[in-house]
Amino acid sequence: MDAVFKHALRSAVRPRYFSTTPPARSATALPNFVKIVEVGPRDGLQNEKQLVPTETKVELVNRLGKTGIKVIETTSFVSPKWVPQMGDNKQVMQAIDRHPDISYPVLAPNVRGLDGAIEAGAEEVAVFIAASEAFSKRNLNCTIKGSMEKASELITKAKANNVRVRGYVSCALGCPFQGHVDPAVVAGLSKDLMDLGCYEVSIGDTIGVGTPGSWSAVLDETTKVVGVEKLAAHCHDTYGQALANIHRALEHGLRVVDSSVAGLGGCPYAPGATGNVATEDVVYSLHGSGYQTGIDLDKLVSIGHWISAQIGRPNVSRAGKALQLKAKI
Ligand SMILES: CC(C)(COP(=O)([O-])OP(=O)([O-])OC[C@H]1O[C@@H](n2cnc3c(N)ncnc32)[C@H](O)[C@@H]1OP(=O)([O-])[O-])[C@@H](O)C(=O)NCCC(=O)NCCSC(=O)C[C@@](C)(O)CC(=O)[O-]
Repeated sequence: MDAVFKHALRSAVRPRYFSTTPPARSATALPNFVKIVEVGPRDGLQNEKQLVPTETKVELVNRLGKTGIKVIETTSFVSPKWVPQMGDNKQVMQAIDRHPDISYPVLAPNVRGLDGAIEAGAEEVAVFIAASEAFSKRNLNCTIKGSMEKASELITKAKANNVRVRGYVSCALGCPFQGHVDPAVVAGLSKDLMDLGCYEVSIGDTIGVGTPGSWSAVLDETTKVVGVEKLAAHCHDTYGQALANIHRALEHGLRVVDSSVAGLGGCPYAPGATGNVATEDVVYSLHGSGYQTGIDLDKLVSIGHWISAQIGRPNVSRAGKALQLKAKI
C-alpha cells in the first residue's frame, strides 16, 4: 500500500482525543490542542559554559509559568561532576513559585537522583535511555541494558512515592558516534519504558539529524507498540528540520512537543548538537496552522529576549526575533 495512503488511513481511524488524562471539556481535550513541554531551564541551560546564577534560573521558570505553559522541565538531579551547570538543582526547586496547574518535572538518571528530586519537592521526574550503546556509555556511563535497569529501580521507587515518571529515548533519529539508529530499537525501548510505568515517552532527536522521512520511520515503528497519545517529539534544530519534523509528528497524531525558549540548549555529551527547537517558533507555527497551545506568544517572545541577554547568547528563535522587530516598527 502506498505510504501516503497508509498514513491518511491511519489518521482517519485515529481516536479524536489525544491527551493522557484530559479533564472534562478542558482545552487540552481538544484534538487540535498541543501540549508544549518547555525544557529550556534544564535542556536549555545544562550546556552553558558559564554557570548561570541560580536566581536567573528561578526567574526563568517563574516567568515561563506566566505564559500558559503547563509543563516546565526545571532542572536535573544528575551528577554535578558530569553536569556542573545543574548543581544547584535543589536550590532552584525550592525557590521557584509553583502553580498547582503547572508540572515541574526534573531529570534523574538513577535512584540517587530520584531521592534528591523528592527531597527537593519534585512531583515528576524524567528518566533517559539512549537508543545507541555508544551514546549511552558517554552520557550515562553504562550500557543501554544497565541504564534500563537503573530506570526500572527508579520507576519502582517513584511509583511508591506517587512521583510521575516521563521517559526519554535519546538519539532516536541518529547518534553522534554510531550514526544510524534502527527505528525498531527506539520502538522497543519506548515500549519498555511504558511497561515499566512511564506515563509518556519523549522521542529525542538529540543531535537534530532527523528529517520528516526518518521521523515517519521511527513513528511508524513505535506506534505499533506504544499508543501515539503517549508519545512526545523532542527535536533539536541542528539541521533546520525541527519544525518540519514536528508537523510530521503531528500528522502521525502526536500532541506533545518539547521545546526550549529562545532555542536554548544542547547536550554536553552530544558533540555538534545545537539547541532545542525554539518554543516561540513552535508556538508561532502551531497557532498559524490551526492548533492551540494555550500559550501567550508575546510573553514568550519577551522571555526569549530576556534570557538570551541574561546569559549573553544570541536568541536563535526566528519567530522571536521577527516579532520583536515588528513590535519596534
Ligand atoms: C548517571 C551518572 C551519575 C553515572 O556516573 P558514574 O560516574 O558512572 O556513576 P557513579 O555511580 O560512579 O557516580 C559518580 C559520582 O556521581 C555521584 N552521583 C551519582 N549519581 C548521582 C546523582 N543522581 N546526583 C548527584 N550525584 C550523583 C556519585 O555519588 C559519585 O560521586 P563521588 O562518589 O565520586 O563523589 C552520570 O553519568 C550522570 O550524571 N550522567 C548525566 C549526564 C547528563 O545529565 N546528560 C545530559 C542529559 S541527557 C539529554 O540532554 C538528552 C535529553 C534527555 O534531553 C533528550 C534528548 O535530547 O534526546
